Amino acid sequence: QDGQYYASVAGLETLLKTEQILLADLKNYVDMTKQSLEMFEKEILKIEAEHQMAAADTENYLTNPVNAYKLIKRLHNDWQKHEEHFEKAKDHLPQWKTKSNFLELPNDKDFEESALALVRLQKTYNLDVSHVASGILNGVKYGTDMSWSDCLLLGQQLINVKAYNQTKAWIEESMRRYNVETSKAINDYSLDFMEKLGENLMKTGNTEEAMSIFRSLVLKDPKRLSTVSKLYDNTYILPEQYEEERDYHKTEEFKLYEKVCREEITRSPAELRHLRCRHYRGVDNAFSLSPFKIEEINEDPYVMLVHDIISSQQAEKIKELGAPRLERSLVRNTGGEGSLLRNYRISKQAWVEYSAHPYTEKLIRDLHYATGLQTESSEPLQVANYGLGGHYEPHLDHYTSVTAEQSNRMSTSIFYLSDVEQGGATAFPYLKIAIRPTKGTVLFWYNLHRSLDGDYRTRHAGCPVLKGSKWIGNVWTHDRNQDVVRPCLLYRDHESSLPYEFVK
Ligand SMILES: O=C(O)CCC(=O)C(=O)O
Ligand SMILES: [Fe+2]
Repeated sequence: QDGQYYASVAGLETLLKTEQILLADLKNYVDMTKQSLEMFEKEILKIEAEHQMAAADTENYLTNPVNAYKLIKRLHNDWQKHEEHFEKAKDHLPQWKTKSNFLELPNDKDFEESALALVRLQKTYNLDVSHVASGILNGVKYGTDMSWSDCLLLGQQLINVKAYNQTKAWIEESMRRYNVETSKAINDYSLDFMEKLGENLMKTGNTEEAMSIFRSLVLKDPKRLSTVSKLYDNTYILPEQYEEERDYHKTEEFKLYEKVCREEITRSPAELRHLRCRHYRGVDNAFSLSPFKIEEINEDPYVMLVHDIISSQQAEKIKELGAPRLERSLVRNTGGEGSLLRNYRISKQAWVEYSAHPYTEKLIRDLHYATGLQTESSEPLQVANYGLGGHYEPHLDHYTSVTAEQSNRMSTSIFYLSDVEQGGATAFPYLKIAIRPTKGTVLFWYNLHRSLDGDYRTRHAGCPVLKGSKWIGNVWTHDRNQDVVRPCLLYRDHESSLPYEFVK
C-alpha cells in the first residue's frame, strides 16, 4: 500500500526497525571488506547518532517531520547507493541479500510524500527553509541538520513533481550548506551531486550560481569538463510556464485558511464578547454531579467545545481500538504529474462500532447527554491519525445535495484523542477560528441550518501537523428525529450562509 509508512508514526517506527537491521549489515560489511571504509564509517556514525536520538525518545523523534523525512530518504535513497558498493560483497550481507523479502522499506510514493509534507509545512507556517534544514520548527530545535546533499535531493524531488516555486530555496540552502560542510576532500559521490546541483540551478534559471558550481567542479575533477560544458551549452531556460499548482491552492479561500492555521487571522475582542463558558448538567440533569464544561466558540453557526468529556485512559483505549485497522484516507486526486500536491487529505482512518468497548459506548452516550442529540442514526466512530505533515484541506462534512429519503450529517463532533505539539488545529476559515487539539475535549458544531439546508460557513479543515501525531475520533449525527433539540423554524433560515456557497 502506498504511503503506508509515511502517513503515521507507527509506520515510521517499523522503518526505524528496518533501518536498524540494515545498519547491522552495513557494519558487518565494513569489517569484512574494508572497502570504501572512510565513507561508510562516516555514514554509520551519522545514522547511529540519529538512532541514539531516536532511542532516547522515539515518539518525540519520529513526530519531527525533518527526522521522518531523513529516515525515509536514507532508506529509499542512500541504502540503494550503498547497495551498488555491496554487490561484490553480498556474501557478507545476509540481511541485505534478502531484504526485499522480509524487511519493510518505503517506496517511491513514501519518499515523494515525505518531501511534499515538508514543503507543505514550510508553506503553511511560513517556515524559513534554513530553519527547517536545521531541524528547527517555529523556533524549537528538534533534531539534527539536513546535509547539503539532503537539501539538494529534496530540491530534485520538488523538480520532479514540478513544484518549482519551492525548489529554488532548497537548492540555495544546499549551496549554502555545501560551502560550509565540504572543506574536506571530495569524493565521486559529492562530485556527482555537485553536477546535479549545477544542472538544477540551470533549470531554475540561476545561471550565475550554476557557473560557479561548474567552475569549482572542473577544478576539483578536470575529467568532468566535457559533461559540464554539455550541460552548460544545453542552456536550460526557466520553464516558461510552471505547471500550475492545483488552482484551489491559489484561491483567496485557501490563503485565508493558511492564515487561520497560522493564527495570523483571529477574531477581535468585540467578536468574542458574547461568548460564554458554562457548566451544563446534561439532558435530564444526568450530569448534575460532574457537569459538562462547555465553552462557546461561535453563536451562528453554533460551535462549542466540551472540555474533559473523555478521560486520558478512554482516549488511549479508543486509539488502540482504531490503530490496527487504520487505512489510508481516500484522496481525491485530479490526476496528472505532481498530483500529490493535490492530496487534499493525508491521514489514516478506521471505523469503530460503538459497541466495540464500554469506552466507545460511553463516548456516544455522553455525547447525547452533552448535546441532547439522538445518536441512534450516528455513523460509527471514525478514528483518524495524521502523521508527518498530515492535513485535511477545507471541506464541508454534510452532503450538498440530498434527496428526501437520504439523511444528512447534521452535526460533527471531533473528539481530540491526543495533544499536538505544533500545528494540527481544526480551522474554520470563514469563522476565523482555529481550535488547537486538546486531549479529552470534543469540538462540536452544526453543519445544517434548522431548515436542514447546509450551512456553508462551516467549511473547515485540519491544518498540517507541524510536530506531533494527531489523533481524533469523529462522530457524525444525522438529521433524523432531532426535533426536540433542533426544531425547525417557521421560516427557512439558510440565507446567512448563501454568500459562502460558491466561494472557491
Ligand atoms: O482533523 C481535523 O481537525 C478536522 C477533521 C475533519 O474535518 C473531518 O474528519 O471531517
Ligand atoms: Fe470535516
